[in-house]
Order: sequence, then C-alpha cells, then structure tokens
Amino acid sequence: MSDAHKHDSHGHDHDHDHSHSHAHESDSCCAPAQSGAPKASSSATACCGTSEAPVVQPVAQLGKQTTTGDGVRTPIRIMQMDCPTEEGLLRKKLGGMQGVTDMEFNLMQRVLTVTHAPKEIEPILAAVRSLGFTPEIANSASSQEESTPEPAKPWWPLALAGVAAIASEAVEWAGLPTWMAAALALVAVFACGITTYKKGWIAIRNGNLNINALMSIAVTGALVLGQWPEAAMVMVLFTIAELIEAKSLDRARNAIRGLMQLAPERATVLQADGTWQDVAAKSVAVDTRVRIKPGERIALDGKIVSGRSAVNQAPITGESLPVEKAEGDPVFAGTINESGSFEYTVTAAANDSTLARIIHAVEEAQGARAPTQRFVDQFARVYTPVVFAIALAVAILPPLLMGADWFTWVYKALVLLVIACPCALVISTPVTIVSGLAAAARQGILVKGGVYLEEGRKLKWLALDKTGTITHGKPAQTDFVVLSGMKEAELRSLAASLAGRSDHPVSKALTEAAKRDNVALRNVDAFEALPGRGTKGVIDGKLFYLGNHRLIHEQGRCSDELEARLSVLEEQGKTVILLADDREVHGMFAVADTVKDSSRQAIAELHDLGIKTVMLTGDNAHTAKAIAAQVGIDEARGDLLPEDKLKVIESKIGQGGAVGMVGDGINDAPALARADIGFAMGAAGTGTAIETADVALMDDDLRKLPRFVRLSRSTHALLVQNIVLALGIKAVFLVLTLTGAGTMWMAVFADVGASLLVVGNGLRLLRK
Ligand SMILES: Nc1ncnc2c1ncn2[C@@H]1O[C@H](COP(=O)(O)OP(=O)(O)OP(=O)(O)O)[C@@H](O)[C@H]1O
Ligand SMILES: [Cu+]
Repeated sequence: MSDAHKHDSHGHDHDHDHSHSHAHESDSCCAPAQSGAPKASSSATACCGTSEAPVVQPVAQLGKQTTTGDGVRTPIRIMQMDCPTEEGLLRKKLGGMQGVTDMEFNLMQRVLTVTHAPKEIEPILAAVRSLGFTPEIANSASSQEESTPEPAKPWWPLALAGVAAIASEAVEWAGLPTWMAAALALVAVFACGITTYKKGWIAIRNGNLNINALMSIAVTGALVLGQWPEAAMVMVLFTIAELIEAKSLDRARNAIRGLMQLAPERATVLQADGTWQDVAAKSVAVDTRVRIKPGERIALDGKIVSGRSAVNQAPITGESLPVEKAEGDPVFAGTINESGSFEYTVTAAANDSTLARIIHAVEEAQGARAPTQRFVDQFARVYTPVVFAIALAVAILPPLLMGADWFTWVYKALVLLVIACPCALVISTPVTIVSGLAAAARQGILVKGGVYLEEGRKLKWLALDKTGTITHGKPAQTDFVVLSGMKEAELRSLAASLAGRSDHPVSKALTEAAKRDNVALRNVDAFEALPGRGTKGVIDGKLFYLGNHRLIHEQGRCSDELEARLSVLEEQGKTVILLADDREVHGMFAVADTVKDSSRQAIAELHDLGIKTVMLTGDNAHTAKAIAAQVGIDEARGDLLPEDKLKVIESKIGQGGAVGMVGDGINDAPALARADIGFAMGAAGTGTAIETADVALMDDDLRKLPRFVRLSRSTHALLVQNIVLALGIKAVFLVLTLTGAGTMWMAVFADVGASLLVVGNGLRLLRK
C-alpha cells in the first residue's frame, strides 16, 4: 500500500486550519474590475464642506458585487462622501429602506458597501441621488478604462466672492450707504456659497443638521440681521478653509496611494519569438518570463530562474538592507533590484501581487471602525443636537424672559450654530488611524484594522512560537548515536528514509545531513505523520517510528537511562528524535537550530516597553528553556500540542491585559486566532498570512513587534491630543460667545482651524 501523495503537513497545506477564524468575503483585490473615472460633474468635497476642492483620484479599486448569505453586497463609490455628515445623511436615508440589511462606510476611500436584497440596487442608487450624491458601482464595461482626473472647478467664483466681501467690509467702514455693502455681500455669499446652501437644504429636508445646514442658517441669519460684511466674510472664510482641509485629507489618502505607485506600470517580457518587449504590467500573465536590469524596480511577483542580485525589499518588508537573491528565490512587485540583472517567471498577476494584497488589506482596515472612532461618532451624534438646542434657547429665552436685546442674543445663537459642527472632532480619528496604518505598512507591518493599532499599546503578554519565530527555523543535524545492535549505516538509512517524506524542520535537518553523506534512501510504505510527535512508516515490511521523547514514552519504550541521555543533549538547546521499531529504540539524532540575532534585541525592547514574553513550543521543555535563556525570554513552555498553546493563551488572557501571539501562521492557527492580537511572521512569502492574521509582519524580524507597540502608543497619544484639542477649542469659543466676545467669523475660523490642526497632527504619524 503505497501512498506517495500523503505528506507530513507541517509545512504548507494547513490553510484550512485558519480559514474559518477570519473568513473573508470581499474579493475586490482580486476582482479585475477597476472603476472608471468619476464622471460625475460634482467634485470631491472637504469634510462637511463646499465642493470647490480639486478631485482626487479614488485610491481603491471598486470591488464587484458579491453574494453573501443575507443578500448582495455592493460597493458604491460616492465621491461626495468623505465626512461623517454625509455618512449620517446616508445612514438615515438608506437605513429606513426595505431590503437594506447592512451598510459599511469607508470615508477615506469614499466607498459605501451596502448589503441588500438581490435586485434592490436601483432604488438604493436613486435614494443616494436624492441626497445630491452621484453613486458609482463597478461595471465590467469600464473596467479597463484608465481613470482620468475630472477638471477642477473654476476658481474665479471664490476670488470674486473674496473681493466682494472685502469691498463690502470697506464700504461699511467708510460709512458709504448700506445698500452698497448689502449688494456686495449678497454677491459674495452667492458666488461661493451656492453649494453650501444646496447641501444644507438637502440635509435639513432629511432632518439632518450637518455643517452645511448650520452654516446656511447662520449666514442667512446674519443677512437677516443686516450684518452684511460679516455674512460675506463668514461664507468666504468657510469656503477657503474647507478647501485647505480637503487638501490635508487627501494627503492621508495619498499615503496609501503612494504605496500602490511603487510597482512600475511596465515590464520587459519575453515574447514567443524570443525577443524582449516592454508591455503593460497589468496584461502580463502568470508564468511569463520577465527580465530585470540593475537599478530597475520589479513590476510583478515572481521567482528567479536565472541570474542573481541584491534586492531592496523595503517597500514590502520595511527593511532597507538589500537581500541577496539567487535562482529559486521569490521577488516581489514594488521592490528595487540594486546590483545584478536576472530573469524571473511571474507567479501572480499584477492585481494579485503581495503589494496589491498589502494595499487591499490597508484599505479594508480603514473601513473597520476603531474603538475611539466609535466613541467619537456616538458623541458627535448627541453633541450637535445639544448645541443646536442651546442655540435656540439662547436666541429665545433671554429676550423673552428678561427683556434682553433680540439682536444681541440671536446673533450669539448664530455663532453657537457655527460652533455646533463636530467636524474637527469626528475627522481627527480616522485621519490619525489611517496615518498610523500607512506608517505601519511602510515599515512592513500590516495592521488589519484600527482596533489592533489601538489595542497594541495594551499588550501585557506576548507569546512567541519557537521554531522559525525566535529561531531561524532551519535546524541542522549535530549528533547521532546508535542505541541498539543496529549498524550505523542502517540506522541512518532508515531514519533518513522516514525523514525524507516529511517537511517538518527537524526531519529536514536529517534529510540534509543524509544527502550530504550520501546515505542510501529506502522505499517507505504507509507513511504517516504523527502531529507533535514524529512520523511512522513501513520499510521492508517492518514498521518504524521516528519521533520525539513523547512518542517513545507513550509507547512505553522509554527508560531512565534513555531519559538521561536525552537530557544531556536537550540542555544544550538541541532537539532530539529517536528511531524505534515496535520492540526497541535503535538510535537518536540531535538537531540544533540557531536563534536570530534580531530576536534577542526584540525581546529586550519588548521588556523595556513593559511587555512580558513567553515562548511556546512543541519541542521538549529542556530545549525550550535553553533557547529561551539565549534570547532572554521570561517564560518557556515546552512539550505543547497545538491545543495546549491555545490553553496557555487563554490562561494569560485570564490574567487581564491584552495578549498577543506571534507565529508563522501555519501551525499555530488556533492560538493566533484566540489571542487579542495575532501576529503572523514572514507574511510576504505566504499569501494566506496576510489575509488571516490580525497583524502581518512582512519579514521574520521580531523587532517589528516593539516597533508596532511604539506606533500604537503614539497613535493613541495623538488620538487623545486631537480629541482634547477639538473639544477644547469648541469650549473656549462657547465661553467667548456667551460672554459676548465671540464673533461669527472667529467661530468659523476656530471650527476650520481646529479641523486643520487635528488633521495636521494626525498626519504627523506618517513621518514615523
Ligand atoms: N514530522 C516530524 N519529523 C520529525 N520530528 C517531528 C515531526 N513532527 C514532530 N516532531 C517532533 O515533535 C516535536 C514537536 O513538534 P511540533 O510540530 O508540535 O512543534 P515544532 O513545530 O517543532 O515546534 P514549535 O512549536 O516551536 O513550532 C518536534 O520538536 C520534533 O521533535
Ligand atoms: Cu520517558
């Protein structure tokens, strides 16, 4: 009974193990559809603002419709939607519709994903249009179209408005007739404020008080009160400031687009007739042969087939030291070939490359709400109505009850309306988080959601897998000892034959050594992998076992003498496996793995950050202790089966504080999924790790862990700073207004100034 296909699955076919824990439905990364240009005549808007801002290209490719259990998920791009005010409008409108079961907003990418009953998409699009927005859905006809930027809106209305507002001010100051100031002010307000009024009207009609509504009311009120120059100034300032704000928001958005532009658009491809030709990278199929010159950026993922070089992989791994690459090594799109030239075969289409997956993951991550963001959104939902109510009271109560001057108090109420906009507060969180995510991605740390970026700072315990995480994961055979009457050559031949069938690192070490010494291999029947223990198989009609102490002990073939011999080797940090048949143990083999230099440094940095470390391994306890001591890990747990690793994680979670787990993502899936934050190592090579981990470290350098924690801490600090700033500025103006010192244009300045400040503050993360 030969089963050549059965393979010890330590290596690479465990995908099903984790697919259940983080099911992914969206496929927009792999979907060929690329949205066409935003053809709508409306342009992008700033947060809550008027639409004078130049249009930015959408970053994300718009995904296609997907069918899920409860309906159809349709991503809709709405270029006018990048502020919670628009989200509020849409939520209210669509939330009330039959057939809509779920909505996900990604304001940074301006994509709304609606889950709805099949065929219900048209009424939804109509509802979106009724709010004055232009919805776009992916459509295969336009998929190959290149996006072309929409022409920017003319600048002259704003300039005209500015001049008119200043003139109005001057006329009043010079004591010229009021009708002149009034006329100039009306010109200014209508030259630049029409959009604000339009949007404000739509919002009011839908029972929503967004800043457009508030500004419209405030400016109208000022006009009614005869505050001509002031009304004009407020509208102009508001428009200018919104423009600036839109620009700063685009910077955060572009941080991610910057990543995408790393891969060149063209590649030099071998043609059927043997010539080389420059073609668009998008059109290159898998298995095509591509040539790379020194200094050139690599356009597609692939595997080197000839030549060698040093490649700077910083765009993927964040590590700028070039990596030596030779035949058989993988190369990634977006990385830079430094010295030699080589040829490689393409392993993934352009929209499926590692870089594309990274970008997709970061974009998805932006859509997920971080805890602070949820809190802020909730706060904003009550804040605006409350301030609006106060404004009403201020306008009505003092004049009615105390006979105070109507003019003064209505004016104060109008100023309060301007203060009532929570924009600065609401926009600060996503900008900060997105900057944090982008900064992390640039360092080769792929964070799959704002939640993890916020949680990272709370880590108390970090559990690390041993093999391949702390160590290089490439052990080499160091010793072998015959324990029975068996011939040395026979022992090695039997062991190597079994080991050759497995791709477990320990087995591989034996195979390598056997190959080097030209040990003859034999045919193995009924081969079986015994997880956490070893392997077994039939050679020449006889059953043999090759496995660890646990295996031999469980079979009752262990002895004190054998244990003593094992301990000697294990205490040197070596892993020992034994060859036995069903009667006796014939010999033992020791292999030794080396720890990475970077691991030692990473552990020290983690300790400095106040994080405790524990090493989890299926290897024996002595070896575990020896390796842990080498890198300075606090606690070592050996002899663990995968479910035991899970239990250790659970017990640490029970102690309070967040618990992280670092592994290769292949054989630690349950523990990784259970931990508060699951980190997958070396994600660049294995496609699944990027999708399944909470945080994917693109290479296997553990120093990314302390880096991640520090980034998480600074993100949190900025979030708090921004909330305090935004609320503080509002509070100051509230007091100023109530005491009579605040004017309307000051409030506009404060509002937009605060937004600018928090956005700028959040963007600082990009420089980390
Ligand atoms: N296929 C195999 N070939 C040889 N030895 C094996 C095999 N499978 C398991 N073993 C033995 O059992 C031990 C535990 O294996 P397991 O796969 O659970 O852990 P590991 O992957 O080696 O370590 P870690 O948990 O640190 O990743 C190994 O150290 C090895 O001694
Ligand atoms: Cu034993």
